[in-house]
Amino acid sequence: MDFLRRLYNILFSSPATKVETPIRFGLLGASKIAPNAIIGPAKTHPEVRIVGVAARDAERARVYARRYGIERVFGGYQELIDDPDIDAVYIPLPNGLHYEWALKALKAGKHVLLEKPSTSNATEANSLFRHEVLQQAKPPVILEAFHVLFHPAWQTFLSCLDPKNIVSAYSIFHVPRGILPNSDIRFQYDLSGGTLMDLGTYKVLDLRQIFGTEPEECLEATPRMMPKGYDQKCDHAMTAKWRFPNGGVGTIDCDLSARGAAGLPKFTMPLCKVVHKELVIEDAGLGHAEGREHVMVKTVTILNPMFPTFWHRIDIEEQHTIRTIKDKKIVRTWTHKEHKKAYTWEEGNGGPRSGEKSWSTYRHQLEQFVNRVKGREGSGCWMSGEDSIKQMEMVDSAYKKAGLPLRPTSTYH
Ligand SMILES: NC(=O)C1=CN([C@@H]2O[C@H](COP(=O)(O)OP(=O)(O)OC[C@H]3O[C@@H](n4cnc5c(N)ncnc54)[C@H](OP(=O)(O)O)[C@@H]3O)[C@@H](O)[C@H]2O)C=CC1
Ligand SMILES: O=C1OC[C@@H](O)[C@H](O)[C@H]1O
Repeated sequence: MDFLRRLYNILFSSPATKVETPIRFGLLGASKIAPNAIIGPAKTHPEVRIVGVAARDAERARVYARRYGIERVFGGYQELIDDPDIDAVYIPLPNGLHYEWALKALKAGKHVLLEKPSTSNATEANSLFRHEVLQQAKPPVILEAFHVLFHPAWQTFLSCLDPKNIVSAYSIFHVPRGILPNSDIRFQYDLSGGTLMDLGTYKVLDLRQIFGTEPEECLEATPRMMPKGYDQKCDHAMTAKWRFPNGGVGTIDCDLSARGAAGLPKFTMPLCKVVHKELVIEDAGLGHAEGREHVMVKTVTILNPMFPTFWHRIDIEEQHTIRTIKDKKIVRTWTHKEHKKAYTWEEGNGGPRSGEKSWSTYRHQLEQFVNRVKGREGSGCWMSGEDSIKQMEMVDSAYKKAGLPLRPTSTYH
C-alpha cells in the first residue's frame, strides 16, 4: 500500500508555482536521461525552469522541446551556452564530450550540472575541476551528477557504518542483457564508453563513501569485453577490487548486459554489503563469565540504493558469539536483525532537511544544486570537484590494472 502511494506521488506530483526569478536551465542534447534527471524534478522545484534545449540537429531539438514543453530551441550547444538568458546548463552528453562542454559552459559563466562520469579520465578531471575559471572570487557552481548520494536512504546507510572497522565492502549493479544495444554510446571507446565508466562509477563512489577515504591500490580488475564485431576497447562488464588504508577490501561488480542460464537476461538486485571486523563487546552480562568473551560482527546491506524512492531496505545484522578466550570454543551464538528504511530524513538519520517521500534521487540533487547556486547551506550532501578528481583516479586505476587503455583525453583547451 505504501509502495502504491509512493508510486502515485512520484508519477503525479503537482507542479510548483515558480518564483519570479528562477534559475533558467538549458539542456545540451535531446537526451534520453534528461526527462528523469532534470525535466521532471524541475517541475516540482519553485526556483527552476527548463527554458531551452540544444541539439546537433535543430529539428530534433524542436520535437523534444514540443514533447517536454520547453520554450526555446537552439541549433547548437554553443549557441545555448552563449545565450545571456541561460543561467545553468545540464550536460548529459556522451562521456567523451563532458570535459569540453563543461569547460565551455563555465567559461561562459554558466552553472553546470554535469552527468557522471565527470570526464574521460583523471587528467581531464584535474584540468576541469582545478581550472582557473573556478578559482575566481564567485565561481560558477559545477556538480558531477551522482544523484544517489543526495537521498536520505544512502546517507542513512552510511551512518550505520563504522568505516575504520570495515573488512570488506561489495557493491553490485547489473542491467539485464537486451536493454542497451551494443551500438549505444556507452560502448564506444572514442566517446569514452565502457561499463566501468557507466555503472562502474556509481560503484566506485559507493566504495569511496563507504570507506570514507581513497584506496591504496587496485588489486584486481577483470573485464568482460564487448562481443566480437563491437568496440574491443570497451568493457561490457567489470569486476574490480581495491585495498583501502585500513586493510579492508572493496569489490565492485557491474554489468550492462547481464545474462543467466542459457544466456537469458538476468536481473540482480543492486546492493551494497559491508562487513565489519569482529569486535569484543564489553558488556557486564553475557560475555563476562570467567574465561569467556562476547564478540560481534556487524554486516550492513542496502538493497536498491540506485532507485530508493520506489523501494529500498537497509538490513543491519549483528552476529553475536560467546566463546572461551583460551581455545575459542563457542558457548552460544545468536543473530540480531534490524531493518531500516529512509524515504525521508525524519525516517532516516534525522535532521531538519528538506524533501518529500516522492522525491527521486534526482529531485534531491536538484534541491542541493539550487542551494549552492543561491549560496544557501543546504543538506550538506555534495560532490566536490576534488571528489570528482579522486573518482576518476580510481576508475583509471582499474583500467590500468585490467590492461585496458585509459579513456581518451580531449584535445580541447
Ligand atoms: N544520472 C543518471 O541516472 C544517468 C546518467 N546518464 C549519463 O548521461 C549521459 C547521456 O546518457 P543518455 O541520456 O543515455 O544518452 P543519449 O544516447 O540520449 O545521448 C545523449 C545526447 O548525446 C548527444 N550526442 C552528442 N554527440 C554525440 C555522438 N557523437 N553520438 C551520440 N550522441 C551524441 C545527443 O545529442 P543531440 O540530441 O544533440 O543529437 C544525445 O541526445 C551519459 O554521460 C550517461 O553516463 C545516463 C543515464 C542515467
Ligand atoms: O547512470 C546510469 O544509471 C542507470 C543505468 O541504467 C544507466 O546505464 C547509467 O548510465
